[in-house]
Amino acid sequence: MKVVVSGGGTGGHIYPALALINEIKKHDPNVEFLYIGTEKGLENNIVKRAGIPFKAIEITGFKRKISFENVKTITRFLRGVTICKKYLKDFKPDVVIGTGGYVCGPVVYAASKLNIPTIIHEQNSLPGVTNKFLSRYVDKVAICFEDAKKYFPEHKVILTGNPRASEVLGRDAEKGRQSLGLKAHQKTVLIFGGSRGARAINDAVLQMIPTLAGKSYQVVYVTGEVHYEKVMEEINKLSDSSHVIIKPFIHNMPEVLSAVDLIVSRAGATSLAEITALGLPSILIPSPYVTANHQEVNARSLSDKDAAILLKEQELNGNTLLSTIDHILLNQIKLDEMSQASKRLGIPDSAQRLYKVMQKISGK
Ligand SMILES: CC(=O)N[C@H]1[C@@H](OP(=O)(O)OP(=O)(O)OC[C@H]2O[C@@H](n3ccc(=O)[nH]c3=O)[C@H](O)[C@@H]2O)O[C@H](CO)[C@@H](O)[C@@H]1O
Repeated sequence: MKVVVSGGGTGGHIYPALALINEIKKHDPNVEFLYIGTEKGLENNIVKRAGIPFKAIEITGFKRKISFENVKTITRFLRGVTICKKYLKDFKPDVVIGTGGYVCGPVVYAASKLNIPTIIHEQNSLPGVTNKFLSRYVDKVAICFEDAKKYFPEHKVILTGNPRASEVLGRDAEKGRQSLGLKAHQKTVLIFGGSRGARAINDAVLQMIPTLAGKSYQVVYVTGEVHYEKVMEEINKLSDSSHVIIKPFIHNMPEVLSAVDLIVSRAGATSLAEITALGLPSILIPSPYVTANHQEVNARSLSDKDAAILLKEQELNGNTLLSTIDHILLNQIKLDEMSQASKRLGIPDSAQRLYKVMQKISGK
């Protein structure tokens, strides 16, 4: 069997695609894959690192307001469709799967025009523009939240959850600890700002670092690749930061997540799928800069059920962040309650569910 996968821009679209690829490989190690992404997106690094054959196309997203940029975007889209048709005719896939981001547009559209079975996977409860557009052409729309159903043709929709949820389960926590130099007998909080990092979270953490010295828990702080140098300049001005483990990006997130007790992060849907699969408590700071404020909707799906505490970016600073972390991490009952609430929201067999959909529509 041959499978084309496309999804990109940010980790939230890429890791579900890779998780599905890993699930397919478990069932059939002989499947051939081709990943179509962009050179500028994180996929260019993450997918190549995973050793999956990768081809790039050039594409940009539509602006919601009418603008000249959109004319250029349409031209790039049409050029992208022509290039993708060529890639698809050469590779001859049995099925094409898009996991979101602009790049999926021409890939999945071209596949549907060539009558190749197609699926899109929507991670969020409020779908992205590309997936809404593609839903008219594809065979199946796999979703992660019931709320997303109303935006798509009803007969195509199937609730699978996010395959990344399955991928983080059963991982070796000790390996995760060793990779970061963490102690086994101390509680750990992991702080990151989604796959690209977040300036507001970085600012709050920088304020908080001096007050973390002497705490009974360990702190792992991920700045995001693009922010790393700037953050380190600030860190170097502090008298001591040796009590915090600082990284630009974590490439072994499934193992690391298995080794931590509390998450502080944005509210990207893929991170939330991982957090709930593992039953981790979290402090969620939704990005206010995303379409239709969809991260706040994501975050509320956890905070409404007491699985997470929602901290709005306007309320975020070193003090509020520290007191919220202390409130959870220094209180075992609170930790246990949030952990159980989080676990109840997880869909641990998501990868298997999505794999079954793929098998069914490809007939393989
Ligand atoms: C700004 C923006 O548009 N963000 C969107 C993007 O977020 P973003 O790409 O930040 O996505 P998520 O937070 O959902 O997922 C991040 C992924 O990157 C991984 N990770 C993160 C940091 C790190 O150091 N190492 C690592 O491996 C996480 O484990 C996770 O698998 O896609 C999500 C899923 O469609 C959306 O809900 C978000 O709104």
